[in-house]
Amino acid sequence: MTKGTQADVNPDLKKERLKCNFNIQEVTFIIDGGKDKTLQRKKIEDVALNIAASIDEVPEECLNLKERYDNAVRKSCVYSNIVKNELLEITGLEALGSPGLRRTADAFFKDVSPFMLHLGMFVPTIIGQCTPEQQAHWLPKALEMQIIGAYAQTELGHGTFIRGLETTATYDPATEEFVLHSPTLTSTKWWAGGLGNTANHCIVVAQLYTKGQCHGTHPFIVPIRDLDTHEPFPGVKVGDVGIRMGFNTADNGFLRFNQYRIPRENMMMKNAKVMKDGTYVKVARHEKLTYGTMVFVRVTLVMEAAFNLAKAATIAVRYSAVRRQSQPKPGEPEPQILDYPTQQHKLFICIATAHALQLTGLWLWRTFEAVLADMRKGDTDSLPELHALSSCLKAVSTSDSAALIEQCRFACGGHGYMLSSNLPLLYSFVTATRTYEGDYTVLLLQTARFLVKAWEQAESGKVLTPTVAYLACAAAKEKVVWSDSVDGMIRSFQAVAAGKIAACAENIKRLTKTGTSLEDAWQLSTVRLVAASEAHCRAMICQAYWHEVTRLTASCSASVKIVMEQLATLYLVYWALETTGDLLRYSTICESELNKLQLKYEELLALIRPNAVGLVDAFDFRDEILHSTLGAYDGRVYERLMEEALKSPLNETSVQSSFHKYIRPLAKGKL
Ligand SMILES: CCCCCCCC/C=C\CCCC(=O)SCCNC(=O)CCNC(=O)[C@H](O)C(C)(C)COP(=O)(O)OP(=O)(O)OC[C@H]1O[C@@H](n2cnc3c(N)ncnc32)[C@H](O)[C@@H]1OP(=O)(O)O
Ligand SMILES: Cc1cc2nc3c(=O)[nH]c(=O)nc-3n(C[C@H](O)[C@H](O)[C@H](O)COP(=O)(O)OP(=O)(O)OC[C@H]3O[C@@H](n4cnc5c(N)ncnc54)[C@H](O)[C@@H]3O)c2cc1C
Repeated sequence: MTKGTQADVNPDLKKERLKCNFNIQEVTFIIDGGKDKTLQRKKIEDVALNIAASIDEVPEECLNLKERYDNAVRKSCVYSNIVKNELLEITGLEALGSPGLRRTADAFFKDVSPFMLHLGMFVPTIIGQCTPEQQAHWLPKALEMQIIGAYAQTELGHGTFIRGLETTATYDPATEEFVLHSPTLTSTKWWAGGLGNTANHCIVVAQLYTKGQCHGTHPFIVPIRDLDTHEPFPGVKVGDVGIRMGFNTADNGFLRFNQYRIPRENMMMKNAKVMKDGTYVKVARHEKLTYGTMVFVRVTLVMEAAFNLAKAATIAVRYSAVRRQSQPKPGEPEPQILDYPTQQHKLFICIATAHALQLTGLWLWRTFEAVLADMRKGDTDSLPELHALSSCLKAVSTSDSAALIEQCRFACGGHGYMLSSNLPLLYSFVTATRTYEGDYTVLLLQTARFLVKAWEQAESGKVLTPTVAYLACAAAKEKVVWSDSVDGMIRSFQAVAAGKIAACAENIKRLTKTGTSLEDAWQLSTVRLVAASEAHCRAMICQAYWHEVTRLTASCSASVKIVMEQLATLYLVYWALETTGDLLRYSTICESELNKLQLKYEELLALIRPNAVGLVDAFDFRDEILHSTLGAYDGRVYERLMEEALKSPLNETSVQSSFHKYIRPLAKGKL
C-alpha cells in the first residue's frame, strides 16, 4: 500500500484503522502462505513498482485500440526485462508462479499483457509436455524471451470438445516432417492470447496422423513468424480475432495453416512419440496427460479468482468507509455506508470468499504438487481425483469471484461505474475466467462423472478417496442431524451434496432400466448433475477453508484467530442461508433453526464491522496495483475522481469541434 502521511488520509478511514483490533500483518502472512512469502513479495514489489509508477504517460483507457496494443507491448518488454534481470534473481525459476510476480504485473497493465500466455501457458506446456532434451532446447530461449509463444488449442468451431478439433498434423517420413493443415473454416485456431500480432511461436494442438492412422490430439511447437522480420511464414495466416469485452490488449489471435511443414522434433514428445519411420509410440500411462497444461492453469485460477476478488473488496470496503449517504435518524449526521447492514451483507462475504478461495487454492496447489510427484514415479492413480477437484474448484471459484466483483461495483453506486474505480475492467477480465480454460458447466459435468462413480463405489462399500469420503455415511443411510456448529454445518453441506449425487445416480439408473441409453440418461440428468457438482464443491470449499483457518491460526495471536474464525463462520452461515431449500430437503433443519441462523449471520456482520477496513488492508495491495480512485489507501476519493475527470481528452478544450461542425448548424437550421 502507499501510505503517504497520516495527515493526507481521509479522517473516516483513519478512525477505521484505529478501531481495528487484530494484527494486520499476521493476517497478511496467512493469506500470502507464510511470512517468507510476504517478504519475498514485498521485495519483488519494491523493485518493480518504482518503474511501474512512471510507465504510463497517458491513461491506458484514453488510447485507441492500436495505441493500447502498442503501449501494452512496450510495457511488456520493459516488464520482461525486469523479470529476467532482477526478479528471477530474487527467487529463481519458481518466481514465475509467485504471487509477487502476479501482483507486480498488475502495476504495469490495467488490462492484460500480450505476453501473459507466454509465461502462463507456453512455458508451462514446454515444462509439462516436452522431453528433457526438448526442454533443454526450448526453455532457455523462451525464458530469455528470444522466442515468444502462444497456446493455440481452441478453434472457431470447437473449444470445449477437444477431441473434435480439426487441425491436422500428418507425418511425412520421407522428409521427417509434420504437415500442419487447416482443412475447414471451423478448423481455424481462434482465441489464443498473444497470437494475433505478438508471438513468433505457438503451441498448436492438432490431430496427429501417421501411417494413415489418426492418434488423436497432440501438442506441437510451431514457428509461425520470422524471428527478424516478424513476417508470418508462407503457409501461415495469422491475425487478431477482433474487439472483445475485455482482454483488448491480450492480442487474442486466429491462425490457419496451408500444408505447413515443421520438423518431427517439434512434436512435444513427453507423453507420445512418432519415430523417424512414422511409428507411433505411447509413453504416458494415462490417456489424458496431454491435457496437463489445462489442469495446471485450472489449479492456478483458484488463487487468481481470490486475488481479483480481494482487489475488488479492498476498493469497495475502503470506499464504503469514506462514503456517507442518507439520514436514517433525523438530525443525525449521514452515516458511512459501511454502517448499513445491507452494505455489510454485500461486502463481508466478498472478504470471506477471497479468504476461502485463497486458502483452498493453496491447499489445491499442494495437492497438485503431490500428484505431480506421484506421476514422476509413474503412479497416475490420483489423477482422476485431481481432475475432478480442479475442474469444480476452477468453475465455482471463477464464477463466485466474477459475481462478487460485480456486487462490489453495485456496492459503490454510480462511482463504481467509472473506469477509474477499476471495478468495470476487473469484472470484464474475471468474467472471462468462467469461460476460458474450460467452461463452467462443462467442468462441473466432468466432476459429476467422478462423483457418480464414487457414489456407486460408496454403495458397494468400497474405500473412497479423501474428497468424497463423506459419501460413505450417506450410502450407509446415516441421518445427518442439523447443528449450527461449524462441524455440524459442514456435515450438512456434505449431506446435501450426497443427497443430490444419490438422486442423480438413481435417476440415471431409473432411466436406463426403462430402456433409455446410458448417454441419453446422462444428458437427461445433467441439470441435476451440475447442481450436485456445485453442492459437492461448496462442501469441499467450506471444509478446506475451515480446516486451513484452524491449522494456520493455531500459533497466531488470539485476536487474529477470532477474526479469521468469524469470517470463516460467516462464509458457512451465508451459504447455509443461500441454500435453505436444500438443507430443508437433505438435513433435519427446521424453521426455528433457520431463524436462529439468520440472527447468527446478522451478529457476525456486526462483529466483523469494526475490523472491515483492517481486513482489506491485510490484503496489502499497494495503490499502484489497485489502480482505483475509490480504493486508494488514503481514501481521497473525491479528489481523485476530480483529478481523473480532468484528464479526460474531452476536457482538453472548452468547446469541441463537433459543436461548430454539427450542433451550431443544426440550431441554425443549416445542417
Ligand atoms: C499466473 C497467472 C494466472 C493466470 C494464468 C493464465 C491465464 C491465462 C488466460 C487465458 C488462458 C486461456 C487459455 C485457454 O482457454 S486454453 C483452452 C482451454 N480449453 C479447455 O479447457 C477445453 C475444455 N475441454 C476439456 O478439457 C475436454 O475436452 C473435456 C471437456 C474434459 C472432455 O474431454 P474428452 O472428450 O477427451 O474426455 P471425456 O469427457 O470423454 O472424458 C474421458 C475421461 O477422461 C477424463 N479426463 C478428461 N480430462 C481430463 C484431465 N484433464 N485429466 C485427467 N482426466 C481427464 C474424464 O474425467 C473421463 O474419465 P472417466 O473415468 O469418467 O471416463
Ligand atoms: C478471454 C479468452 C481467452 C482465451 N484464450 C485462449 C487461449 O489462449 N488458447 C486457447 O486455445 N483458447 C483460449 N480461449 C478459448 C476458451 O478456452 C474457450 O472459449 C472455452 O474453452 C469454451 O469453449 P467454447 O468457446 O467452444 O464454448 P462452447 O463449448 O461452444 O460453449 C457454449 C455453451 O455450450 C455449453 N456446452 C458446450 N458443451 C457442452 C456439453 N458437453 N454439455 C453441456 N453444455 C455444453 C457451454 O456450457 C456453454 O454454455 C480463450 C477464451 C477467452 C474468452
